Amino acid sequence: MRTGDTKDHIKMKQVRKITAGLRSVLIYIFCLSGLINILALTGSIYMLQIYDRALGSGSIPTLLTLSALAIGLYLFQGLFDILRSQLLVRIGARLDRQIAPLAHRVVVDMPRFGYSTAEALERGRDVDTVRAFLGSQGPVAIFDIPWMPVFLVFVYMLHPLLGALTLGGMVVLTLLTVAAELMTRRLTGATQAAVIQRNAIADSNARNADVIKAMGFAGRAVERFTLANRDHLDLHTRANDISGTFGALSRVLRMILQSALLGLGAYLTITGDLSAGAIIASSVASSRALAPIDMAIGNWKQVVGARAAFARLKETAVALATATEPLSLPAPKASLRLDGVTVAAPGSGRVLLADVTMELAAGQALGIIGPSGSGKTTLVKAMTGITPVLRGGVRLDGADLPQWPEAELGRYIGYLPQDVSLMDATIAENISRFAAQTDMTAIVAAALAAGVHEMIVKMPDGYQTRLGAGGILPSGGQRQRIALARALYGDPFLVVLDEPNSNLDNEGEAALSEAVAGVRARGGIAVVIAHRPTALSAVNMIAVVQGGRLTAFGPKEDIIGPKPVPQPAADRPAADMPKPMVLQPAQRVPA
Ligand SMILES: Nc1ncnc2c1ncn2[C@@H]1O[C@H](COP(=O)(O)OP(=O)(O)OP(=O)(O)O)[C@@H](O)[C@H]1O
Repeated sequence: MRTGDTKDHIKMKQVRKITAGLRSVLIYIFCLSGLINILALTGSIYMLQIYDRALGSGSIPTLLTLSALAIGLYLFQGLFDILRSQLLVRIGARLDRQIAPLAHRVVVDMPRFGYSTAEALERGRDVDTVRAFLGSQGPVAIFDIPWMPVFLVFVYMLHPLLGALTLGGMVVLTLLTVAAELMTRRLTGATQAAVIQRNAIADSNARNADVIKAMGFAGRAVERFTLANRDHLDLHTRANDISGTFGALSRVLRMILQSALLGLGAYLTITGDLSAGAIIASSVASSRALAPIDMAIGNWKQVVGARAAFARLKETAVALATATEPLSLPAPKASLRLDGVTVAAPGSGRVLLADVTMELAAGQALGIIGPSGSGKTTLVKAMTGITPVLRGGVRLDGADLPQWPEAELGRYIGYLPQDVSLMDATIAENISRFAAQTDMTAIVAAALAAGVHEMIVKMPDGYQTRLGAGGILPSGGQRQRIALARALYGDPFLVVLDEPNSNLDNEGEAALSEAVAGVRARGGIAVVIAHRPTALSAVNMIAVVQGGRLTAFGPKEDIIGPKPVPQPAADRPAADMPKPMVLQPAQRVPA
């Protein structure tokens, strides 16, 4: 408990670093707002002086002096106003610069924890929301609100009754702001959930464009989107209705108050308690006093949105901050060990993989077999640190994966996922994983190891060929082989391949076997999930996963019998190979 407290404390301190220096700028803006608000009294004082001094004495020079003074003060007010808005825009940009990379990290990480892509992308948009708000009129109103008493005191000094009326108006408008806050707060969460739902459907429709076209259900897909969009629009309309209604109410109240002040001023003038100049002065000052509340109500939806977005971003920053930065460790070269690894589904908490223990030494290659949905991919995702383990640990040379700095660990792991997807970038960038310095020798070595070099050099721009929209769309097999080169780039110690031959031709499969043999020969460890026996030709160890458990683990000959006679093209599933799971008691993994 104490350790947890300390960790949270350290994390909070790290997050505070993001907003460090911001406090002094905000205090500066607050003071600047005070100056702007005091200068905003110019209009009222000018009116007072014109009526009571210039008109009274009929002196043109007094009028001119007063006017010149007023113009000078207005110019200063304008200057400070420009300064304030520029500072706010720059604070927005600074926050964006500091938080956007963190938020994008979360966007990248969230899907691993069971969130949809749309949900993850929404988190990225939070940064835009905060930045856009800081550049709008919302924060100006918020900085002006604390200075409203300046105008109130001014009006009160003109006449206590006028001051009381202005104060009454302020109270009513503040109550309106509170009501707007209470009514929009409930809607904000629901509106965000509806946006995520709608965007998730749009994202899924776009990703399945081919299937939708081929089987002609574009109409139904659009209908599904329209329904989700309708929900979102309904909530949006309700939120806009509330802010629109409160905005109009506050404007009407302000007009009524303005007229009431003029009326009261006229009455007080008739009774001889107020000068004519004071009527205009009080009207101008009270209108300026109420303007920030009016503006805040008008922008309340954005205020609520920006506040919620900032809270989420802070949460994000705390979640990502690491209490202790892992220290650099020597490159692994001896073993991969799994100690009682248990993995649960991120959303439901259902156990997907239970208590897996195994060890592989440098120079070994493991083939993982088992029926569909048995947990093979889950196992390799735990091995590579993609999926966090619920219990147990994955160790490279004895060190648990979280002990490694992430970028460093990434250099020792090569991973080819089941659903290969390449980035919209050049082939060289894809293979080198966007390395800061292009090491063409390493890129070509990885391509050669994956047997894809010849295919790449035949492409229009060779290694500089751009993939993705606007470039080349590689075939399934080409994608798989480029992704294999990416996994082999930099000779990582652990190379994990999830069904690497699902799209490969004979030549590709031969290259794959050679690549696995190459990893073993240079003292690395290879792990291959396979449905087809050809992918297992270069492995020497076999693990059988069934129902989320490791049911067998040992040398290949012991698990799947003697080396199978090479078979012609029609491969049979590895799980169905001769004497597949007839295990000797010694080979069974203890429960
Ligand atoms: N993120 C997740 N959330 C919930 N369930 C999951 C998640 N990932 C995997 N599963 C479930 O865990 C089980 C094992 O999935 P896994 O992908 O590991 O199977 P597999 O053995 O690799 O299957 P295949 O051979 O078909 O690729 C499946 O029932 C799957 O639905």
